[in-house]
Amino acid sequence: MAAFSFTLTPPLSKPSPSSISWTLFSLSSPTPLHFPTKPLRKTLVVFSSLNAKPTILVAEKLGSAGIELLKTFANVDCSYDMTTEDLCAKISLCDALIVRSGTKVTRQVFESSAGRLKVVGRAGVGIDNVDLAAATEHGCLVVNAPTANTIAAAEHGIALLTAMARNIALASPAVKAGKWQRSKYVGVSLVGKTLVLMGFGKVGSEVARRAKGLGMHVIAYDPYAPADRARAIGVELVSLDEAFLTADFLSLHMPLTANTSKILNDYAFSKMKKGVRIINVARGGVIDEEALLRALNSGIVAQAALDVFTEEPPPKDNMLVLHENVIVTPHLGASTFEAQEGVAIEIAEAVVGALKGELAATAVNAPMVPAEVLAELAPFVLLAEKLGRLAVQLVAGGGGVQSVRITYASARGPDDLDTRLLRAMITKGLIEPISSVFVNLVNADFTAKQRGLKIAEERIVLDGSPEKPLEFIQLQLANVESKFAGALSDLGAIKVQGMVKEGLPHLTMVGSFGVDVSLEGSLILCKQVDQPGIIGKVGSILGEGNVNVNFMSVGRIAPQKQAVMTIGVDEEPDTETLRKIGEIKAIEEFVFLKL
Ligand SMILES: NC(=O)c1ccc[n+]([C@@H]2O[C@H](COP(=O)([O-])OP(=O)(O)OC[C@H]3O[C@@H](n4cnc5c(N)ncnc54)[C@H](O)[C@@H]3O)[C@@H](O)[C@H]2O)c1
Ligand SMILES: O=C(O)[C@H](O)COP(=O)(O)O
Repeated sequence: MAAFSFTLTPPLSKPSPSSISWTLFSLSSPTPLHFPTKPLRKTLVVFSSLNAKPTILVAEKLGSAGIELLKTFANVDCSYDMTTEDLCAKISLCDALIVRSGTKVTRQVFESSAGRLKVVGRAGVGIDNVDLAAATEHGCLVVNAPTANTIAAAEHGIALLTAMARNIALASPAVKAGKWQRSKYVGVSLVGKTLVLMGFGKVGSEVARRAKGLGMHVIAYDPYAPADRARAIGVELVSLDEAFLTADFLSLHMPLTANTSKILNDYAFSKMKKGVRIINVARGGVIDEEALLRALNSGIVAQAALDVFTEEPPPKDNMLVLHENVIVTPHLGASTFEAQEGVAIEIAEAVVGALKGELAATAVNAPMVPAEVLAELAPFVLLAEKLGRLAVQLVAGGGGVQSVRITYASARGPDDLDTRLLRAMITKGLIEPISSVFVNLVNADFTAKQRGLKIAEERIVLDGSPEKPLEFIQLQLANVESKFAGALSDLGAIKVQGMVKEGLPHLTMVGSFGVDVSLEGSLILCKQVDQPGIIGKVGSILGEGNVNVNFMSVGRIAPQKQAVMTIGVDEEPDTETLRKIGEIKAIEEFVFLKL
């Protein structure tokens, strides 16, 4: 992030619904708006506060190291065991919320936040308790802590596997109750047995390493896992049917998604060897619990060890929990002292970073843009937003824009340019001036879709230095009328084009006219018949109106023909000044645009 610093400044465009607003990737210029200037050190303003520190609500117990870290940046409200109503009542006072798996962050929570909640931090891996669609629609970033509890979960999986195989959980209370039943609790050996891992991600891989140390034959079903990672650990990736057919032990390590929901069902159990043993430290919902009960009762499944349940805590009369061949723990996979301290620090860093504006590496509902890409694209990010703002203000009528064609010209190959950030900023520029919606990287594509804005992107590969990510960006808005006919291309679309010069965004084309003006402050576009004296007249009128001109440029088709004059101004001219400009005879049309 070397090229960025983060500041707390007021939002650029409109007042926030709360005292704290999120203006993701709005760039502000810390220097006066005079041209020409030296390249600026750009400031990436993501979180801006008009007054106090942000407030972070911690809704479930978090390790103390994480709480301390949060306190260095924000007011921290630790309120545990809240009802949904309590949470909804509090959330409009909070900028970030941190939960574990016990809190359901529903659409109602996002709606109740009235736009203030900007980050949800899930202190753990599974985000199935967070309504991601609702978060995205509300422009709320969701981050998780995906690595710190991996080992704890894997160790718990192995603990359940061995405890189940040797009947530890049943034998221990029996001995304590005075029963010495050695023949009742004869177990099964692990060595040489086939362990199937359903899901071969972080936890699955760590379980594999440990199980191999116990002498087990380990195979995995995971259609998305890289084969070389599996090979490196000595694990064969197999088909779903083969996984079901060959397992002596089957351990679940996949997220709960539409595809994995009830993946262990009657069909799956019907394929398994009689006497198979099941371990679940993933999510309750990946097993059809009624089907498991039937499989236990029929003897297909000899034993099950469950840490997670469809409903948590499970009802007291849950037949699966009460089954004599089932051992259970209360979702303890991540619950070691070490893991909880690690998770707390991991999530605290992610939430604070997100509030400061850093693109969290663990963002769940936003594209991850690596820091080096972000640093390189920074001036183009600003250019993209300004071009969007400019283009939409050239549209006549209040109907907005239905389609935009974005052309990125670059000497780099088409696959070597990540445009998601630029697209988001163009969307922000196009939508924010005509709506009350705040657009950021999280909700840009969603907001565009919701408003029926179709975005087509194309790349032009130019000769030049691939060191520079982009030569120019061009926007074309088709099927709209323009309040400035000079901005229309030959095909009748509003066309604006810009590039970055010395680190600053410049407008270089309006319609068919080549211009050159720094995109700072505000802009007056005039179309006139090219003739001597016009620049002077307009300049004098602006001077009389106390408007400081920072730049002027004229682009003409040919001498004495039509020309477009672009004038960069620091102040907004009053109506009288604008009227006087309009009265200059040679000026055919003009428009004032706020950038
Ligand atoms: N019990 C606990 O306390 C505890 C602790 C940590 C993690 N977990 C859970 O364990 C699970 C795994 O966590 P992780 O950190 O290893 O996640 P991960 O994302 O690293 O790994 C998940 C793996 O599942 C695979 N997968 C996804 N869909 C699949 C499908 N349809 N079929 C087969 N494989 C599929 C993915 O390709 C990935 O490799 C998650 O559900 C997580 O919530 C539970
Ligand atoms: O997904 C996870 O990280 C685990 O299920 C842990 O959840 P917990 O933080 O509620 O223990």
